[in-house]
Amino acid sequence: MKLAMIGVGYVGLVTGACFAQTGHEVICMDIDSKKIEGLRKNEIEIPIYEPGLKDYVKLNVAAGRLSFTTDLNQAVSQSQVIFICVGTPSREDGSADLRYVYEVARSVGQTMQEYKIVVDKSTVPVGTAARVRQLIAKELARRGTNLTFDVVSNPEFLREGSAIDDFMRPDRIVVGVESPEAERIMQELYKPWTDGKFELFVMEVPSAEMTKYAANSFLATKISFINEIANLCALTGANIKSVQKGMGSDKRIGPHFLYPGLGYGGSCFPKDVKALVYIAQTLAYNFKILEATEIVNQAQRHRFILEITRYFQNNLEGKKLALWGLAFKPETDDIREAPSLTIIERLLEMGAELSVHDPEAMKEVQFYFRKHANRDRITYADLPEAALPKAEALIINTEWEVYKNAELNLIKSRMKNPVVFDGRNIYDPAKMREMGFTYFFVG
Ligand SMILES: NC(=O)C1=CN([C@@H]2O[C@H](COP(=O)(O)OP(=O)(O)OC[C@H]3O[C@@H](n4cnc5c(N)ncnc54)[C@H](O)[C@@H]3O)[C@@H](O)[C@H]2O)C=CC1
Ligand SMILES: O=C(O)[C@H]1O[C@H](OP(=O)(O)OP(=O)(O)OC[C@H]2O[C@@H](n3ccc(=O)[nH]c3=O)[C@H](O)[C@@H]2O)[C@H](O)[C@@H](O)[C@@H]1O
Repeated sequence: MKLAMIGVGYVGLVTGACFAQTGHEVICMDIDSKKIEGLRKNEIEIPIYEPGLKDYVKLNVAAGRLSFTTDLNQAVSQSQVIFICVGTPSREDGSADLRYVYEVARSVGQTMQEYKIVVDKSTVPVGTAARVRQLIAKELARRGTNLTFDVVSNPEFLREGSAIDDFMRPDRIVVGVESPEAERIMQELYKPWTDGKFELFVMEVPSAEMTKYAANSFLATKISFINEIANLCALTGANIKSVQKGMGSDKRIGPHFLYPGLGYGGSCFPKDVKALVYIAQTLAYNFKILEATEIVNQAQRHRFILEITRYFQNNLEGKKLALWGLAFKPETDDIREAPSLTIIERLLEMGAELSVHDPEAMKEVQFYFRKHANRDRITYADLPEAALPKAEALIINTEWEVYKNAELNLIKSRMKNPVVFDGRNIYDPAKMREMGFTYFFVG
């Protein structure tokens, strides 16, 4: 089938490349001409770090199944199904900013010349598909045409860092439709998946829209819950790793998303939790659990900072600290809402000198702090061990494999003081203490 991805961010690019990989013909459109230029170069420039993505893009561009443009008209006219994949960031009040989605809807209404299926792939509140329908219809009426179209909700559940695998081998595919024709076309689109026994759930449009928020909010709540249990473990003397195992082996609970740490970050959980809380508020419904999820999430990184400052008796002036991990999670260069940023800001404010390392997100952090008054007190180490000399403590924010596998003796020998604040529980506390480390972890 012929498909258009409007918005070539994380979702547009990954889903576009994966649909092309299964034989569909995909055109990806973005208003960011620099991004599109990079993707059209001979030596393709992929705007995000995602394992396996470059190969998929290269292969499918070479096969003529994947192309890139800034021309919306071209993308719409060439495609039967148009995916809206633009961002839906948080506004000040927590609501989802839908202006990019609506802009695309209007443009589609202004350009389409025959029946189209317009799919909301972006994460959007219940009622957005209905609004998209209205906006397209209004543009068609203005043009004096009576073309027909369908609006479908097909939320995306991929995770950054394992996006290709998540998309190609999904736990489920959710599709909200309002006509048998739209259902038929969506079934055909996902045939390569349903033939491979992945399940496609067809439901009402509002239910599909709600499923996405419900899933992300539940996972975020699971993380806040285990963080609270970890904090209680620290107070009671229970061992969080044992508790995690004991809880997670109950099939009804499951072992996933039970890792305590610095709280969730990224471009999705924080914004989607806020958006669902906001939606509830507008309906005069007080979503107490979810409000607490967010409060606990913020508190978690501040607890960690407090532990560091308490250790240094509130005096960080001139203290040299090493920081490992800047991205909001491993296998990505994304630093949106990363706990590391809050931690760095606070430590700088208290006068510390930081030597930081991340396998992928250094450029992003350098850019983020480019105008910060204390940016000169951050140095960027090209290797994890290069951040350690003279450090009075090592702070771990992201659980990259390279840190998990680090030679502990080497860490100890390079640092001024063998003190580790581990925000992701990547080492064994007993072993660390046996080796002479002062070791703080979550739990
Ligand atoms: N990042 C992720 O892992 C996931 C994101 N989502 C959801 O998917 C949506 C997109 O997220 P990301 O890909 O991370 O966004 P992003 O912010 O990385 O990319 C959005 C892209 O849309 C482009 N754009 C904006 N207005 C446009 C317009 N009028 N026409 C064409 N292009 C336009 C921007 O230039 C940008 O390249 C969001 O709603 C997000 O919540 C869903 C699942 C996973
Ligand atoms: O809507 C989205 O955009 C996506 O949001 C999340 O994906 P993502 O944000 O890429 O990353 P996750 O792997 O879910 O991690 C999110 C945050 O939770 C944290 N986390 C995760 C798991 C855990 O046990 N503990 C924990 O603290 C991670 O460190 C990270 O900061 C969801 O997992 C995806 O299903 C969804 O499609």
